[in-house]
Amino acid sequence: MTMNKIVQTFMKQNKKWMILLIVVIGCSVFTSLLPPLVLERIVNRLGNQRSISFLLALSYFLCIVLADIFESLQNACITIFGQKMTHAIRSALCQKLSRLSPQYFHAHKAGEIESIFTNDGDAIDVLYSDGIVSMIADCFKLIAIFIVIFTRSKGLGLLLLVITPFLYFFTRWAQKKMNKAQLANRKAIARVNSQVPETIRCMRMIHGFHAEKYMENTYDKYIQESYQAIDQGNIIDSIYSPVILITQAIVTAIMMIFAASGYRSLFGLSVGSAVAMIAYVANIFSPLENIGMEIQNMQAASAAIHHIQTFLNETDWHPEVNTTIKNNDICFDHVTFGYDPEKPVFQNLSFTIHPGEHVTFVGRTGAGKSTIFRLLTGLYNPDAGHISLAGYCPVALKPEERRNVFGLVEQDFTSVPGTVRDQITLYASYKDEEINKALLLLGFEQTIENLPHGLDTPMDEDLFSKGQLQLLAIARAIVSNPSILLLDEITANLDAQTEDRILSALRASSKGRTVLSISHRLSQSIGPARIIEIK
Ligand SMILES: Nc1ncnc2c1ncn2[C@@H]1O[C@H](COP(=O)(O)OP(=O)(O)OP(=O)(O)O)[C@@H](O)[C@H]1O
Repeated sequence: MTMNKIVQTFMKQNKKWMILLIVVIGCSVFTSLLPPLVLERIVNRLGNQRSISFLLALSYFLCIVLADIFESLQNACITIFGQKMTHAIRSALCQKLSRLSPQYFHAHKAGEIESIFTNDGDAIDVLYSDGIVSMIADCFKLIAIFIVIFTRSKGLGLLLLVITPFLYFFTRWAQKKMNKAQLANRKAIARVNSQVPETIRCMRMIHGFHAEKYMENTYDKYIQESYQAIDQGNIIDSIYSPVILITQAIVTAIMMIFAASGYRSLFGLSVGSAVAMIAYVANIFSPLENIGMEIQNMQAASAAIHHIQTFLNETDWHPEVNTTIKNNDICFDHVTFGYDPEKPVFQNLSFTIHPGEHVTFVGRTGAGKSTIFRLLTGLYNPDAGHISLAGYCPVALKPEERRNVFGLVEQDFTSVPGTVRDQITLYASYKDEEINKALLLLGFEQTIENLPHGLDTPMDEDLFSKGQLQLLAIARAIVSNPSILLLDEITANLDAQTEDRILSALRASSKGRTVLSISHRLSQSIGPARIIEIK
């Protein structure tokens, strides 16, 4: 899938929207030309000592209202179009994300991937809402104004043709300077923003080591940088507007002087036309300024397009379903695997675990114990050999099957947004009886009942001790009543007393299940277990 393909598919699926957008832009360009033309008629009539009808005055008013309505409609349509397009691109990115291999997530930092969805996604939104489409609309507006000016006064048209490029480059110069200042300001603000939570987090240490002055100076520096950047922006702003207004006045003056000095073939205008031309000249500056911004947005989006395209070009993960073992054993059959295939973590590893067995993997750090769990849970495919998890090929396990087959408890508890119940169910619809059964088995039901709203208490890690968080993790693993429990050094971060409590809770919840645990210390074992040493 390429960006072009996504855009083409979007356009095909949103034909009506595209037509509406074109019609609204056309109407907006057309109606923006009307008020000066009606004004021209009114002034000409007044100049010729003729009265103006109420209808003519009303039509001037209506033209202004109509032009504003269509301009608002155009902006709304462009914004919605941009958001719809961004939605289509973000959806394609999400679909791609779900097709990527686990290796991709190891090779790329979380922030890097996140930035494709957030920053690059936003740049695409700006590209379509404040870039391409708006630029087309502004170009049409500019061309239409030029055509009307040329029909009324060739001289003024030529004059504007000569000065427009200068105005454009001046506008671009001012915009670049403004942007540079804004960027510097944003950077300084971002530094302050990231410093605030850090300061709060380290407040005790700052006071403890009397580092207040240092922190104050750091804030001072960033705020000063922000202030200087804003100042630079203000200077450019204060130059830009007067230059544009003066240019407008000079153009009007030149037009008047030439018209009055007898260059009638080029500048000859009725009074009404002169008034209309002044209005049109004023209208040229706004689309010109917009086009500069829009070009800038498009340039900024080109890097985002490149990032998104690179992401979309990543190879999809099609894990090979390669198990031939159909019994309920957990089986590693001559498995070779390495995160980098050139550097295998283990080679030809074989073992069989029968249903109901308790096995502890031991071995030196880095031997590959956690890697075995990653292979068993289907996060990776072996480079060679076969893996069977109670008759299933782990990588082929369907999402809805996973929790029924195995429950995984890791060293640290990872909370999810929501209530305490959500920590256990992970948003799946387990009944209260199932949740309570798991809690009862762990002797954890009283703690949960004592919470302000029981299971429906909003989750806050401060509600629980480290050991209690691990009990929550075990409840999460066993609520689906899986036949296999995978325990990855679950008591590694706990003191001896808490460890005992967790181990006894585990003993209760392991009955009737196959339990595979990873342990550095045999004392962490939940009971008599077969030891498999990974070398
Ligand atoms: N995502 C990864 N990408 C690349 N290499 C990795 C990755 N995860 C682990 N490794 C490497 O694979 C080897 C095995 O790691 P693993 O975590 O399985 O060992 P372990 O036996 O569980 O170690 P420990 O007892 O310290 O937790 C190590 O050399 C480790 O550096």
